[in-house]
Amino acid sequence: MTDPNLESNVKHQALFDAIDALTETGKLRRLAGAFARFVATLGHTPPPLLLACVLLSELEGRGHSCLVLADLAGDPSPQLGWLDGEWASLRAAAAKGGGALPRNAGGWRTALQGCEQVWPVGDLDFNQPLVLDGERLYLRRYWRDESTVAASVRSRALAGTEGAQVDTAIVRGWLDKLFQHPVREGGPDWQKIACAAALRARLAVITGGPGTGKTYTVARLLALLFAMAGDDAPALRIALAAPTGKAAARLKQSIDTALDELAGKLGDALPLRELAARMGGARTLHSLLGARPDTRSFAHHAGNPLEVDVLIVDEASMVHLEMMAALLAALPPHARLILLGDKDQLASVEAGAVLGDLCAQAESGNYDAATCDYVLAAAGETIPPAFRERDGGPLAQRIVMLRQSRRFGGPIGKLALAVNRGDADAARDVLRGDSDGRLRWIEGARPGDVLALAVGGRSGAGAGYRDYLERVREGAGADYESWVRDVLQRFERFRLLCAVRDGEWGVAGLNEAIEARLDSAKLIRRRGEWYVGRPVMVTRNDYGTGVYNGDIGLTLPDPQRADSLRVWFPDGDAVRSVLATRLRNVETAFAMTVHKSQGSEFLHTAMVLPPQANAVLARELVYTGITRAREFFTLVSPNAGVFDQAIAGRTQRASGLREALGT
Ligand SMILES: Nc1ncnc2c1ncn2[C@@H]1O[C@H](COP(=O)(O)OP(=O)(O)OP(=O)(O)O)[C@@H](O)[C@H]1O
Repeated sequence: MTDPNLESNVKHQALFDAIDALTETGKLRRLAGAFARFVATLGHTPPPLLLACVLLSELEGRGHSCLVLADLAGDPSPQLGWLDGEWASLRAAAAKGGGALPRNAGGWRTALQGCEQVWPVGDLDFNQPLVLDGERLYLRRYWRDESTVAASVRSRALAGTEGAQVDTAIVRGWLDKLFQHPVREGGPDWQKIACAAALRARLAVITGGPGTGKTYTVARLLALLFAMAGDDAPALRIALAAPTGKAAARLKQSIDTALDELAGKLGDALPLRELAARMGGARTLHSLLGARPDTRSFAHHAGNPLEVDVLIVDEASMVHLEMMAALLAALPPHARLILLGDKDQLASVEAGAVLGDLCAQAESGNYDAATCDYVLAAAGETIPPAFRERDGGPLAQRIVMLRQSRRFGGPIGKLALAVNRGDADAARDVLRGDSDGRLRWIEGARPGDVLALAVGGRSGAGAGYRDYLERVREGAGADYESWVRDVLQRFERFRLLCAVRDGEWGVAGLNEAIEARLDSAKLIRRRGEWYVGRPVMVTRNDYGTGVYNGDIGLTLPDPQRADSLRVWFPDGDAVRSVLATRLRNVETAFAMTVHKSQGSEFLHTAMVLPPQANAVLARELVYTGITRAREFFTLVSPNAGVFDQAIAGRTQRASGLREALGT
């Protein structure tokens, strides 16, 4: 008898060879081929299924939560950055093993739904690893997560929608007290509307660009919730969280400042300081949910829910699908979830684009008549006709976009807006036309330009890394900790962001080149991996040392032992340190990716584009890079055309959430 596995291996040889060839050239990740081989061990595997598995796995590695079958029928090359017939070579190899491939999405569905490794939703479920839902193919895990998020968002958006449950006259009284600043550019006060809308359901999404007042608004929403809770206010359990430690610390700091200012204004009307003091700190989502080392599961889940009544999550654009599913599952049904974030920023590194999917219609509002009436009664605000829609759907009623930036009015704000609109002409005009030095574009840059910028900064925008390194060289003096704080603060003033990881213009090449330049300028003395002044970014959560993916620290001499080095991390207003040699998963962080910079802002941000356009280089990435700059932004591009190409492209992540939520 012939071994069926052997037989199918022979049949698949051409396809596996083509997969291996693309893996060797870096066009496919290794896991894509390994996954296809694994699926082939589970039963009869026609070549179309193998091809679909390779593409599904590759797309998952690039942040997509599913594979849209139309992409199999068409050409997925643009989203993969493939230019040289890679897709055609895979198709040809698959066809060799089993005849013609389906021509359209329907044909692909028919081909896949008969496979024993695939569960077509609605059929008998045998826990197959792949799930076919309509015209989308999923890894089961992502399908489950997406279903959890969709079901939970729908029920939260619907829960407590009755305007009658809220005494609008009382709400109006409080909102008038809480929002006394006039609106700047006409139009309704969206901040006030956001607070009113958030009272009505178990879910509220407040989105907006940098400085549009998300934190300002949520501080007022907290005050409103306390006020509406009356005597029960002290018992209200409020939790603050964010995807990274840095973002959590920033959230806590901004909320504390906003609440403190508000408490002064409200006086005896509400004991806001006392109530706020009960809130506790902000935590990372990992820590809030009770992450366990080396597992994907959390201590909190549907069977052991979080003990909260209100959960505020900042930087929600960074929350990936799996984390959002875990969070929603662990949140008790009665609790309110308030998501804050900028829908236009890059999505999470991991698969999913949950905030983007939730906010797909946020620009147009789509408020129904009931919402408009409620907002008028509770906030005294009239929603303009352009934002009304008779059948806006329940989720649209829970989402408010803040539209005026208080911090980003200048050239950086103008540039960010032009990029967001995809208007390359306007963006170029802003970049070239800025006369007060906030913006600078180094066009046709050579590597030496980046190094000069990294070491010395640019005139009017502060010294680059030289500044903190000179402070390091001065030494600690009597007060070691305040020296560490000062060094860390100086380091935070400038950052070099890269669009890509590899190559001369990527993170790896630039870190190496900057180190060499700083060494020759005698600002650092490289001695092996660890040296005084080395900035590092943590690349994996490490529960033993208490450092988490994305944390950034600086290597400084150990005050206790002259021959050893410690890495110092900011920790709210304080600092903490870990022995350098105990940190296993770190990389040098003079240059970092735009992705990893999310949730941070620097006085001067310089963004380096590569010489050629590629699949990751898209509008969201450029926008995210620009909005990391507080005061000064420098764009470095060896090839000016790449900027235009980047703005023209959008990263649309495949997911079924929009359809499931009707957004
Ligand atoms: N309605 C308002 N009236 C007066 N000042 C405001 C108003 N809204 C926001 N601000 C101020 O504008 C600044 C930016 O607001 P805030 O930090 O809340 O924005 P954000 O959207 O949370 O920003 P980020 O994206 O950086 O998190 C703050 O100094 C805040 O006090």
